[in-house]
Amino acid sequence: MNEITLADFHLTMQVMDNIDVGVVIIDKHYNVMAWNTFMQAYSGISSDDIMGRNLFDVLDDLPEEWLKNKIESTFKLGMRSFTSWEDRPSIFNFSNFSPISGGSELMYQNLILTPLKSLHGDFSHVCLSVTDVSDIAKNKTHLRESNKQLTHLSMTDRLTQLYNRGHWETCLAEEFERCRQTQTPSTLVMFDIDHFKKVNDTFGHVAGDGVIRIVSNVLRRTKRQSDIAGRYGGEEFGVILPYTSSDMGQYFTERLRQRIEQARVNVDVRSINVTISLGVCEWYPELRNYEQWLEHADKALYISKQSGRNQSTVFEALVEQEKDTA
Ligand SMILES: Nc1nc2c(ncn2[C@@H]2O[C@H](COP(=O)(O)OP(=O)(O)OP(=O)(O)O)[C@@H](O)[C@H]2O)c(=O)[nH]1
Repeated sequence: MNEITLADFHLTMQVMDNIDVGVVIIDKHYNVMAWNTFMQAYSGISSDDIMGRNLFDVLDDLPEEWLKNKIESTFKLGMRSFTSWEDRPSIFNFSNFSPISGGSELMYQNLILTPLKSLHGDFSHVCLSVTDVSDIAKNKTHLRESNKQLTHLSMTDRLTQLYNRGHWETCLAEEFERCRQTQTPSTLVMFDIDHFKKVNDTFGHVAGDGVIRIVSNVLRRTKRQSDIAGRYGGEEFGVILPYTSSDMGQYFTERLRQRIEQARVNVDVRSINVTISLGVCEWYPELRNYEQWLEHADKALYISKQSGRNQSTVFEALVEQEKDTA
């Protein structure tokens, strides 16, 4: 019987030392009772130097409070528990050699805590199994990063880095719903560069693109962080001013109009300056949908163009005007 037990133990030890998982067994006082080859290789600590000693005394860079809590609850509940690299990238401060980067990098780890029973049937030890999941973690992180970039690209206009029309319209639809539900107005501003065709015809499309970029930069600098700006079409832009009345919105439109009028785009030795015409429409409860909101702002923009350009028109004022002339 003794011989069989010894043979079993011999086999078990061989398995433990050859699996690609770190195995640590500790007792209730955190004293190390097993420390396999994986742990020795990555920690640089031999089993002779750690066996029988308190785990936290030997490895002082462990997340002590957190890990002790985990171990305690494993003893208390008598159940296995698992922690993922996504909650805590690594527990043991190990590096692993990366064949891709050619250097050593942080080892991402999953950890399983298993309660172990003594011959008397009580939970006397806990086994920590450490799995190296660096490859999975790196792939997943890379995939997440790529998805983030793709999402950004799908929402962004390439020339101006403002929102593109599709995403900006989605924001407008959401803002419309928010106004409807809370009955608090926001203001929509549509604006368009004046005589832009002439800029293209005179200076060429590259210079025209430069003008669009400068206008976008001025817009970015002039709007508030919470305002939502997008490139609606070629040289037409839309800005949503949340929680803003059209009266307040006019401080923004006037500042924007003046700044764009003063901005210069240098093409060779010549400098181009452009103006913009704006249409403003504050949300009001009778609006049927966001498309109508857009239509009204566009209508106001059209009046600005008709009235000589380089100016703003507020849709409310337009309604009053129409009433007066009726
Ligand atoms: N360079 C450049 N030009 C563009 C772009 N998108 C649209 N355009 C040009 O913008 C011009 C718009 O011309 P129109 O719609 O006639 O308007 P406008 O000349 O600005 O005249 P008003 O709006 O009435 O003041 C056209 O010549 C388009 O080719 C772009 O991305 N880059």
